[in-house]
Amino acid sequence: MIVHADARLLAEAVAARLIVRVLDAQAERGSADVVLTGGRVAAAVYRAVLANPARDAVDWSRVDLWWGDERFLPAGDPDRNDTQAREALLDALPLDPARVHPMPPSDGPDGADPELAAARYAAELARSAPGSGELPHFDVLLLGVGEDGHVASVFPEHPVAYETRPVSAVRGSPKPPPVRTTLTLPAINTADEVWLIAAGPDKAGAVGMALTGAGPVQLPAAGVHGTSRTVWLLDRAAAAQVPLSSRALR
Ligand SMILES: O=C(O)[C@H](O)[C@@H](O)[C@H](O)[C@H](O)COP(=O)(O)O
Repeated sequence: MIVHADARLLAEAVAARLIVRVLDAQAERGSADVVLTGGRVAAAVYRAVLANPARDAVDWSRVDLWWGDERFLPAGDPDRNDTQAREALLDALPLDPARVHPMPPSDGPDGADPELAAARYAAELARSAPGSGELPHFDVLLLGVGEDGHVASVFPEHPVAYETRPVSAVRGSPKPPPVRTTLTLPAINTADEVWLIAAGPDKAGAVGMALTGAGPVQLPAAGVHGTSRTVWLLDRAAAAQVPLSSRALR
């Protein structure tokens, strides 16, 4: 767990770390697969990547971008996670459009059926999977953390927290909008590195519980981990309820 003094420094440091992670993945594998998230902290990270001159060291045409979850709204809706990422960063990068993989919108080929949209995204993921696998090799998967301990659109005590397919529709989300699509906990947990990013005092309770033994259905943030690394990236306010003993171990 890494604690920064405030939310601005957190965003800057995560942006720098993300640029280096993409460079390392490209050096190892020739390309990089990054899973993006939504929310305010993520948007601040995306803006900080844009402002960081080291971003030009990355060959952005060899980066695949995926999303951990999406608000099931029409394409271009300002509340969609992909719209926010495009505005904050992606529109300014020389990406290969074929490697940008947003979750389907509610006015897409399947219309307003989130189950079909989830199945379509699962098929797109499988097309990029090695061998007969279901998912690409995710080098790094970013997650914001909700005040209630949700990650992506996996909400506490919601049926989606038990889902075993890689992608799920979500109905009745406690956070608006009510209909979403999301990677599930088992899919998230295939990533090489999972980074949980949280800022502000409203997150302190969820972060403290996640790091001190909460269960994954009660608190989905407690149920995610990377196959190589799980990194909690926090500002001081979000880390305030993590006991010192747990900090040293993470
Ligand atoms: O679709 C969403 O609503 C987001 O993906 C959500 O999961 C977000 O990441 C967290 O709620 C943290 O958001 P903040 O950083 O804005 O608190």
